[in-house]
Amino acid sequence: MNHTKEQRVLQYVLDNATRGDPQSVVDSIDNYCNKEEWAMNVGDQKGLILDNIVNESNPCVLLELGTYCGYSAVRIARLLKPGAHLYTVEFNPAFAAVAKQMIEFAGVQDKVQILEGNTQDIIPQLKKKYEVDTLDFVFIDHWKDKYLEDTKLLEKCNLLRKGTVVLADNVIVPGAPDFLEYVRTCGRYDCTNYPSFLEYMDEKDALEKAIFRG
Ligand SMILES: Cc1ncnc2c1ncn2[C@@H]1O[C@H](/C=C/CNC(=O)c2cc(-c3ccc(F)cc3)cc(O)c2O)C[C@H]1O
Ligand SMILES: [Mg+2]
Repeated sequence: MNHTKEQRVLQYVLDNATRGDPQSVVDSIDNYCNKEEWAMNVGDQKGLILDNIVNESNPCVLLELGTYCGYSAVRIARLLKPGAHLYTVEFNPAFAAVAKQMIEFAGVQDKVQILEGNTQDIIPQLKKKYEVDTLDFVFIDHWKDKYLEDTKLLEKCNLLRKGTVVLADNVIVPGAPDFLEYVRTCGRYDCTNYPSFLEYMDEKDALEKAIFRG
C-alpha cells in the first residue's frame, strides 16, 4: 500500500506522532527523513529560521507555493494566531492527498487550505475566488524555475503590499538564480539572506527573505 516515499512518510507520522500535535508531526517527519529516506521538506534547521520569520511577521493571510507532503504547511500553521489562514498550492494530486491527511492529523485543518492546481492558474484566482485582499506572507518552495515568474505574477495580481514578506527556500541548492537576481536588483524588495544547510544533509543552502516595498 505505501508504494511511494510520500505515503511512507505519512504512514510513519500516523504510527509515531500524536494526533492534534503539530510539533510531533514536524518532529516525526524530520526523524524519518534523517534516518530512513531523504525528502524535500524544508527541514529542521531551515525550519527554525522559517519559524522566526513567521513569528516576527505576525501574519494573518499567508500563501505557500508547493505543498508537497505538508511539512512546512504544518510547521507554519502551528505558529498562526486565531483567525490567521494559510493557502497552500499543490498540483500533484498524490502529494496533495498525502498533505491533506498530514494537515488533518496535525489538527491544523482549520488554518490551512490546500488549493489543488498550478500556481499560474491559482494565483490569479486568489482575489475573486478566495476573497484574498493582499498577502502578509508568501513561502516559495516549488519548482525552482517557477520562483521568478510566480513572484512577478503575485506583483501583477496586486497580491503584495508594502511589507509583505516573500520567503524563498533553496536559493543555494538547487538554487533559483534568476529569482535571486530579480529581487535583489529590481528595487522593489529589501532582501536578507539566511545561510543554513540543505535539509537532512551537511551541504550549504539558504533562505532569502524579500520584503516588498509597495
Ligand atoms: C507550478 C506549480 N504549481 C503547483 N505545484 C507545484 C508547481 N511546481 C511544483 N509544484 C509542487 O511543489 C513541490 C515541488 C517542490 C520542488 N522542490 C525541490 O525541487 C527541492 C529540491 C531539493 C534538492 C536539493 C538537493 C538535491 F540534491 C536534490 C533536491 C531541496 C528542496 O528543499 C526542494 O524544495 C511538489 C510539486 O508537485
Ligand atoms: Mg525546498
